[in-house]
Amino acid sequence: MLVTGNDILIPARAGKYGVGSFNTNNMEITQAIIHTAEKLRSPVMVQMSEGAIKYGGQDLANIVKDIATRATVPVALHLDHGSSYESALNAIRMGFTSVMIDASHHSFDENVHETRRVVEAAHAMGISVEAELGRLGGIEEHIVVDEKDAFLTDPEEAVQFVEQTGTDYLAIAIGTSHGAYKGKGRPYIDQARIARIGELLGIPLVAHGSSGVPQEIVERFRTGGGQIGDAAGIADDDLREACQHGIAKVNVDTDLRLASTVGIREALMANAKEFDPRKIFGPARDVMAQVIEHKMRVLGSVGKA
Ligand SMILES: O=C(CO)COP(=O)(O)O
Ligand SMILES: O=C[C@H](O)COP(=O)(O)O
Ligand SMILES: [Zn+2]
Ligand SMILES: [Zn+2]
Repeated sequence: MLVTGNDILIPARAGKYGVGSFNTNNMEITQAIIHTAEKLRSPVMVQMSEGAIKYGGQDLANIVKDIATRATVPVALHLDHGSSYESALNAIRMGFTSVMIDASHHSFDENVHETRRVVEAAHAMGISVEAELGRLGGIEEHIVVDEKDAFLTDPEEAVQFVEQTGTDYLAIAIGTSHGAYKGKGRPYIDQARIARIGELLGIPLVAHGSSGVPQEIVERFRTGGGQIGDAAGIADDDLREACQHGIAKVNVDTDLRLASTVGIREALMANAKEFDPRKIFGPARDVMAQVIEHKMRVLGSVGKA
């Protein structure tokens, strides 16, 4: 069933588990996400960025909504990193049930102002809202406190921000970053900061940049002829711990990009004569489903639907 973000994330926060919010850009990705959620009886969020909307538009949104509506588990369709009021409202008009307004690169006051406008409009239509405070980016463990404070989310500021905006859930900067290169070895996550924010705020918290970049997938990518440097993602144990402290929505895109490319590369390498798209995109869908299943088990959302 198609539900709002709050319908999925409030129980997740209360139950101390995380729900994957996976980016989609086509039918196969959407099927891998929702069908894996059904197989595992897990709630799930499917998110489209502004880039995904530009690429797939209403066609793709309708595919997501249709599969979600027929699904036997709760699914939300979420706008990832909406950059303006207009963008958020456009997504709502397209049928999204959850929207992010990301004004985190503006001043605190400007972020509050922009977020509040979106919250007022979205709530009038029964749609839930994610906002962001802080700057996403990898940090080194030994970095001095002042430097961390410069861009990671300040707990007291987070409280003021939520009071002033009424946002339903909040993306916080805790050391994660987007993409396949999150730092050397095991990227540092500021668990104490998550715990402090989780104590002060009862709403669901959101972790962007949460791909695990599994080394097995990275190796298969290389074996299939792909080129990739020192790729590293968020360790499974770090995500498990973050969910204990209040993270309820866990954003994953990079892992699906890698997994789908691995499936395609392996299918083409295995049979150079192949040109049936189902024999190429089908394996991509299968590898994505495996990565999604692993993530849902790590987050603890299995069996919660
Ligand atoms: O945060 C994300 C989308 O908003 C995706 O993060 P990854 O790049 O770690 O998959
Ligand atoms: O946070 C960004 C997501 O990974 C989406 O990326 P995109 O804007 O290229 O679709
Ligand atoms: Zn942002
Ligand atoms: Zn993000």
